[in-house]
Amino acid sequence: MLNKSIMDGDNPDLTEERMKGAFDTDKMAAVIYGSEKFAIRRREITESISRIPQLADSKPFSFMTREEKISESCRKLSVLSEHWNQLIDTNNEEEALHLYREVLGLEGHAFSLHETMFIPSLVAQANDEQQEKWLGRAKRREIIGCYAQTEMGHGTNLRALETTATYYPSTQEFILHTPTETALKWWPGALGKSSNYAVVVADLVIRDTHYGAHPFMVQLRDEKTHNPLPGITVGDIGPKMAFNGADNGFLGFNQYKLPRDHMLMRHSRVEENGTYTKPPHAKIGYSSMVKVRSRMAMDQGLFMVSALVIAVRYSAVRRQGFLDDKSREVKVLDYQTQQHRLFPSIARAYAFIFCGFETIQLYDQLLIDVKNGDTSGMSDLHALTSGLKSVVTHQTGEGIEQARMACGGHGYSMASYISEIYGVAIGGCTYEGENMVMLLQLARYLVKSVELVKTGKSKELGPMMNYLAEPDTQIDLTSGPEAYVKVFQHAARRQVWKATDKFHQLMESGQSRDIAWNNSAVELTRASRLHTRLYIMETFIRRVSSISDVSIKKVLIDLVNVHVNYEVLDIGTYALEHVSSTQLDSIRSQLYSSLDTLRPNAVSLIDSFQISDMQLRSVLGRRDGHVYTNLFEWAKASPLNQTHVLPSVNQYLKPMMDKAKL
Ligand SMILES: CCCCCCCCCCCCCCCCCCCCCCC/C=C/C(=O)SCCNC(=O)CCNC(=O)[C@H](O)C(C)(C)COP(=O)(O)OP(=O)(O)OC[C@H]1O[C@@H](n2cnc3c(N)ncnc32)[C@H](O)[C@@H]1OP(=O)(O)O
Ligand SMILES: Cc1cc2nc3c(=O)[nH]c(=O)nc-3n(C[C@H](O)[C@H](O)[C@H](O)COP(=O)(O)OP(=O)(O)OC[C@H]3O[C@@H](n4cnc5c(N)ncnc54)[C@H](O)[C@@H]3O)c2cc1C
Repeated sequence: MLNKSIMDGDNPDLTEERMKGAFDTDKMAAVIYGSEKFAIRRREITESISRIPQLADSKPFSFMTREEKISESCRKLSVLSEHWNQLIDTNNEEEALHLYREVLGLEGHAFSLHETMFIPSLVAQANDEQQEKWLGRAKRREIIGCYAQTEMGHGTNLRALETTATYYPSTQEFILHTPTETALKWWPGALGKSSNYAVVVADLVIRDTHYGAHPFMVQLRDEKTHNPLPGITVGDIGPKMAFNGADNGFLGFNQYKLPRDHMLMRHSRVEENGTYTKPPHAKIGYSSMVKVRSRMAMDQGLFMVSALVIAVRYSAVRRQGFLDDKSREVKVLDYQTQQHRLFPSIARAYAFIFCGFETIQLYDQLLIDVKNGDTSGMSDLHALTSGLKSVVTHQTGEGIEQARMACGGHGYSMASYISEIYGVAIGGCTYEGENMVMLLQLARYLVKSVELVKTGKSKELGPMMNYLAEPDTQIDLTSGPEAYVKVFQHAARRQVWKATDKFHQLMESGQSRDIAWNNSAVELTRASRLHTRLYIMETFIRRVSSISDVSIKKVLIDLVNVHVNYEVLDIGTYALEHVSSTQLDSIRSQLYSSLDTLRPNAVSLIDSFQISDMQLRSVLGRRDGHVYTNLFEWAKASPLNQTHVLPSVNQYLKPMMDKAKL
């Protein structure tokens, strides 16, 4: 039995699929999660959680109001606080994230920003004394923090943030102030009701000189009463498209006094007399954003996987229509269109997760380098993660939406939970930098790279940029996945050069740099996408090549084949400049046959992520596959079904109908 999750009593259609799997799902989990040790730890943590009944949902999440969701997550956090040390190694970030995902799901909670940005900001931006003062308290959860940067009027353009932190040497204090309505902090997660501290990003002003965005540690609420401190206006911004378990908030300051040592001073300093020391790199204060962006390929990959777990399991259980055998309807997973809808997304999810491992490690290394005074890797990682967050969030949104439609009508029901996954994941297109804006950040780097090549300085090209200097070559598509990488290299190189040339020509024609940039922007974003998709493909192939287990490698090669064929067809208009239409036809045939090859392993490939029912929160996607029974039970639990006649019927509908009868 290769798929360890086969259980007596599961839907036989799913069991049949699990029996077909040609590899061990535990071994695949070890590849997905980076090591056998961590894959085992994940299972142990999930198992331990199931032994603490208070950590179970008190009722189906889809039937909760926003207030109930917030209260439920706080209740679970308080239960968790009694069990941290027995459940996880609290110094292990990945174990902690797994625990959070399992118990609290994806709709946000009071600690969402505490772990993801507040603590990382203290780690990267606070000096040793400040860390001594706050980091331990934050890690022990004596205080709850968030990251308050975005304002009502500005999120993207950080240089235009209006909140000021003005330093007065006479009192050795900053005065934090919100000068206009548009300067209100707006959006920060867990700010509205939960956090009592925040890392606030404000424009540093000393003697009328504006030094731009800097981070400050700010107490917002009284630690005893949790009431806002005088001079602070704080609250919740209201319901959102999703993520409603989180209290994204607003925040205003009225001449709020802050001691000098509350500016985070690892990299830039303000002395008692007001002397300012600038940081070793102008953008070092942006590190918390780079941290989250470097995680987004992994996190978005997991969002997409959740939707795919639901859609693939459901598709193996749902029977509708006939193929050859007219005596029994087929599993909808046997339709080519269904496979084409789902399998390329499975491939992307694996690819994103492999990229995510790489970028998380790159960030961790950068953090060490910067602490040792070496900021040289910052631009490379900023460019890489800017492109990656944009491409993965967009493609994840597409993949989840396809997964929803693949579940037909039941996909539209909250019983599938896919709409919630979509709503949360799609927020990633906006947060941590709006996608177009971040693609244009990568484009700056790409344009500079072409300029290096043009001026004979190819040796100075950053990592992964050498292909920009290489000539086009003949592509032999029979030579395996590497040939597809070549197609992407050709297409990306051509587009990057084309966009750069356009930008240069517009400037030569007399347009200012900014106007020429804006008039080239669509082409530039296309260049960034192609470059990023090339990186994703290369990373995927590299990772799969490094695997030694034969059965795991075989199925992952099948997945790579789906990926490379699908991706090249997806960029057909660019690819056509390098491959003939006859070659594209052959790629199409190969894609269809690779879908067919992958079919028997589809359920095992998504089971391998070992996402528990508790985390999935989907009635449709449960591991047992008893879709119809589960769906009916769930509908019966609807608050509307707890009484035969609703008060609104007696109050409005009945009198209306009675009147009509007269
Ligand atoms: C018990 C258990 C305990 C255990 C604890 C462990 C717990 C686990 C911890 C987990 C940790 C992490 C987990 C993460 C998981 C994620 C889950 C998701 C959670 C969801 C929550 C959502 C949160 C959302 C938060 C936010 O959105 S915060 C706000 C984000 N805002 C933005 O991103 C704003 C975007 N704008 C910008 O970044 C900038 O304005 C800009 C880059 C667009 C432009 O900046 P600027 O104008 O200053 O610069 P220029 O364009 O002029 O460029 C000048 C040059 O500078 C370079 N540049 C810019 N930025 C950077 C950078 N960051 N680094 C390096 N270089 C940079 C440009 O490239 C230019 O260079 P050039 O001149 O050479 O071209
Ligand atoms: C779920 C969620 C959670 C969030 N959590 C936090 C948080 O914890 N802390 C925090 O501080 N913030 C948070 N934010 C805010 C978020 O970071 C910003 O909304 C985001 O950075 C986008 O900025 P914006 O809203 O100003 O968009 P805008 O910049 O106003 O974008 C609007 C449009 O203008 C375009 N545009 C803007 N500038 C340019 C340009 N230079 N070139 C081309 N096009 C441009 C964009 O592409 C977009 O199409 C969160 C947001 C969401 C949705």
